[in-house]
Amino acid sequence: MKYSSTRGEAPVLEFSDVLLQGLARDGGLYLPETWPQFDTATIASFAGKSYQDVAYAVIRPFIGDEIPENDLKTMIADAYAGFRHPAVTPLVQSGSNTFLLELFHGPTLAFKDVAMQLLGRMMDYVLTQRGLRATIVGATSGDTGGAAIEAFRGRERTDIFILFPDGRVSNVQRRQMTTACEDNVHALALAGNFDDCQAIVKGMFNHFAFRDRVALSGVNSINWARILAQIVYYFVAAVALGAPHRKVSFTVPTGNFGDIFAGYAAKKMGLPVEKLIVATNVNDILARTLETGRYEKRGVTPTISPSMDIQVSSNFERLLAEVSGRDGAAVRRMMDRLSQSGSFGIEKAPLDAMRSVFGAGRCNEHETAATIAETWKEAGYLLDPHTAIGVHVAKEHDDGSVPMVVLGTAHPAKFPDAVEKASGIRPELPENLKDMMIAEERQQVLAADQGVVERFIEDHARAVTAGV
Ligand SMILES: Cc1ncc(COP(=O)(O)O)c(C=O)c1O
Ligand SMILES: N[C@@H](CCOP(=O)(O)O)C(=O)O
Repeated sequence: MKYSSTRGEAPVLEFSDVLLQGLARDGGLYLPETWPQFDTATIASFAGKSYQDVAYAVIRPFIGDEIPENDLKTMIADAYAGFRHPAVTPLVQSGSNTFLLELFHGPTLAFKDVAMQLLGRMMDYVLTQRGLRATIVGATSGDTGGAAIEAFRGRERTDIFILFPDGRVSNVQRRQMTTACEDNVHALALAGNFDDCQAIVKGMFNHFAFRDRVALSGVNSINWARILAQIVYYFVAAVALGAPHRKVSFTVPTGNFGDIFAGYAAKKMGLPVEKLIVATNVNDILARTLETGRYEKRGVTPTISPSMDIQVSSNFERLLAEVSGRDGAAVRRMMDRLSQSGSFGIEKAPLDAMRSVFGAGRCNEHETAATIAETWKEAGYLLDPHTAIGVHVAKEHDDGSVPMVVLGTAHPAKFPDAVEKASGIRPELPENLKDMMIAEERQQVLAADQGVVERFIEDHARAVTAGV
């Protein structure tokens, strides 16, 4: 499989290079040049298969023969061996027509683990094959950071630097990043918001001298392998509900648009997805864009769903490339307008194409808390604030015609204060994570300044000397 950039000016690459690259060198994001196609019989054959077997079938065509079958199967098996549920991503019925897809049974209690546990293994595999080291950077609004650190801690070939907005993540999220004691882990608390952190990460990728000197790699969903691993659970859930013989809709708590883009990829591969519903908190740039056709940045408002406090939504660029017929120049123009003036308009044809697949809705703070309280009272099920946003928005979009699956993106115990305030119930962390709440913390507080972050990384990354 070949991959090209959304902006059309970076080299076309194969999977392993895309895996190590992160952002494309023209500032764009890599996309597979074609979507593998699964016919009805193939999708039907997933029924009754294990998560791991479906994962292999879905992921294989994107990798081609770059990783031998047995090696890929072993990495998939290892990645999910530590999940606390045998189904990996179990589906729970929550109403006559609605289902919750629990994606939080991995080591850090967030959906990010599903991809990150595999990504860590794949990167290590490719780096070992090539005899290289890499410097991993990532920006987090809370969950990506913990999941990435868990996946890369102690790995010999990588140093990992995670940028997070100081004071804007939950205590559990912060401790998942700051209590890892391995020397290759660096949690960097920046005085800014998530968008500032993400802009610095992208800035470092666009600073080629620095990027090449430290062998920079990325673990945000700018990395195609993150999206790839997330496509799997759309197939697993839909097949459990009758696909390919029945259509299914998904509502996805959304920030950086990575998780829902994986659903779009599944649809492009042949999964009968009726609608993909974007669920946002009050930081609703995506909902506004679908309504008005104008992508317009506003300030970020801190909420009780901090992982979705995002205004510049990375993967939306991948969708723009899709609906623009992979016209790299058109995507570049829109992205240039965004960085120059903070907004851009989407033309009618691409906007109509988006609207034919995606719906959207938003949920404010009061509605989030009320949804947590109601769901606890009525069903005895404790939602985390992000999943609650999905449940609220799904109700507005569910017309009963096809099953509606809400993606359960985090465990409530990651946000105990918000959940307790809403429901009166304080969710407990799983036993093996309790020690983390009293462990010593280690973090570096830095200015939200690319130069400052780059200097810190140059001083601490072992890959600066290039190669092992
Ligand atoms: C708990 C939770 N829900 C939802 C999201 C939004 O996912 P995405 O950024 O892929 O849209 C995130 C962050 O990414 C998250 O951590
Ligand atoms: N919500 C995310 C933000 C980063 O998103 P990513 O999917 O691009 O890594 C987080 O929790 O960090």
